Amino acid sequence: MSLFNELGLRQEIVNALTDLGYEKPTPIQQQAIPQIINASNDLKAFAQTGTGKTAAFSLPILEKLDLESKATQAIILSPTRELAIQIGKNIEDFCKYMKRVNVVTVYGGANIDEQIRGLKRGAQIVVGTPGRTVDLIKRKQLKLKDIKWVVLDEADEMLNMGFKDDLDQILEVTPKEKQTLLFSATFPREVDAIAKNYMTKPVEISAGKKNAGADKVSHEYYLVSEKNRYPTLKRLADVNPNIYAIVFCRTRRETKSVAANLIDDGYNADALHGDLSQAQRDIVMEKFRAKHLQILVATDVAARGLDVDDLTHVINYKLPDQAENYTHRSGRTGRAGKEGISIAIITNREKNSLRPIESKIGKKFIAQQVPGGKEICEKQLFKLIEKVKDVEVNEDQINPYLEGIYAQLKDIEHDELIKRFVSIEFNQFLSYYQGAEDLNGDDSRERRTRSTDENFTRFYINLGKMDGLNPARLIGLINENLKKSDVEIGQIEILKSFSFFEIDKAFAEQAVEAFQHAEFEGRSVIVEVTTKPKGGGGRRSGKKRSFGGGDRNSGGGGRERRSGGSSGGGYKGKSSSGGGYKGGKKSGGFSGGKRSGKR
Ligand SMILES: Nc1ncnc2c1ncn2[C@@H]1O[C@H](COP(=O)(O)OP(=O)(O)OP(=O)(O)O)[C@@H](O)[C@H]1O
Repeated sequence: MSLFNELGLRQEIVNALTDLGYEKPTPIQQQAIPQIINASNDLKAFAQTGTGKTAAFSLPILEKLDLESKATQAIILSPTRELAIQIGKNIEDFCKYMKRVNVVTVYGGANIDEQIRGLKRGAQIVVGTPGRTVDLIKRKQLKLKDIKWVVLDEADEMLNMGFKDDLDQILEVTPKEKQTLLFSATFPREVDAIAKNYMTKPVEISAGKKNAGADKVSHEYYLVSEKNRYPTLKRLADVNPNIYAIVFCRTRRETKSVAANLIDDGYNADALHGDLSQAQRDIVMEKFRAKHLQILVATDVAARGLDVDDLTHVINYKLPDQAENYTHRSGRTGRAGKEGISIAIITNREKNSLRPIESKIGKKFIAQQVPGGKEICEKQLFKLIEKVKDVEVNEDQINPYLEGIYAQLKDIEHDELIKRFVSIEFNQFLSYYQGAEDLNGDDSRERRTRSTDENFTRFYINLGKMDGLNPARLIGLINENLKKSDVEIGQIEILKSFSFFEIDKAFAEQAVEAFQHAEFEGRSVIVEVTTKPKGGGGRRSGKKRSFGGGDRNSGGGGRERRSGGSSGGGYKGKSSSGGGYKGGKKSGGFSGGKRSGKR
């Protein structure tokens, strides 16, 4: 008898788990599964990233599902399409030996009719993003009157993305008698608020330390100057020829630009962010999961909760505003007990952001040195040798040429021959990194006086730490009031009694308008355009600008609010097949392509 049987799961489920290689329940599964099976209390469950929370809530639901009924009994809400799809697939895997279970996943940006057809067939379990779920409820295609379980996965992120109204609408049409399950890896204040709002006397369980990162992830940082941030990223990719990583950026704009640069520079990279259509996002994810892409450059929202096997690195191109998000980012690696490395590329100015993260994850960042040319060339050389050792020789294809080839090479000694073959690929690397400068350390004095990024308008807001404002709540406030899905948020500076934030200047006028009657926890909010430069702290300059000014910028972008929303636009840069040779499907690493730009 398996340990999963002992938790009260039927044999069909246990068999499916065995197929998936799940031998024993993880700690959160051990606690949550019997709790959900045996009691009807609401549940708040915390466990580190990558410890199997999806199975922890899905398995007991599958166990208790009324298979005689076709009514929707469980609704699982998640912030992004990718995550909803992943959860839906996981549940299908778990119930593959159970008859009469239908799981339907609903999310924006995809054909609604197909989803409606799925619902009509009778879906006992629906996994959805909030926007599309509301849409289907309004169309009377999704009926939640028989709901027994509501699962809020990554609930804090749903609120941060401005889904509060949608969540309210969804929960309103569910029966009073139901079990609400909230699963999270972090414990920001928002999660507490959700529990208060949506749950009745929840039982709380936690496995491991709240907010803690995955156990087997090591955390490293590279201190460099701003101008060396991107070259550092390239060196990290070059020194790890088998890299399979997610690079996190803070904005869509940055995500697009880093991905475009990597592609131009010959790496197997692409971008994942909310400006892409659903189809584009699917293609990128498919290529990444199949390891045809080695580097996925993503925003926090797009990559929240993604479970990709065997990532070697998570790279924080810029650290997130909120320490909690770092936990979610680094948790993409080191999953299911495996090891992983989470890297932060930081400047002097960002060094202070490490401490709050360290206290959240309960671990120290280790300072690392950006590798020099010699180290990179050595790694690449041995990667090349490995490739030579592993290459499959297609005898039939090559045989007809061999005689001629041998004839041409007959005067070259064996040792010399090896050197020459290796050099064909390696020379490019050697010459690229010859005399490459040391990128370590940030001695730039560019900080503090830098003026605001010309694409953003900077605002003063009369709320600060004292009012309970933090970056996530500020972003939520902006999204809530702007009621706009495509607004890019730049730098945020939360001070004691007031704060500053930047948003895409194309939306400056709307923002001023939108905040005129805004409130925050019963306080009226004052938002004004300010010309004060970044990083100074102190009082605002007082120089008010007449609203409505500023250049129009059609750039769009910004923080994803809605998983189903923005389908247009998107990254249309060169396809990942452009720029240099990228080796075979699973080859990994730099494979002799061009290297351009700063080394
Ligand atoms: N009991 C188990 N034994 C082996 N592998 C497991 C077990 N439970 C889950 N896994 C695997 O562990 C990985 C992480 O699981 P899952 O995605 O549910 O994590 P999570 O806790 O939801 O993470 P996050 O907080 O990052 O969203 C998945 O690949 C899953 O298949």
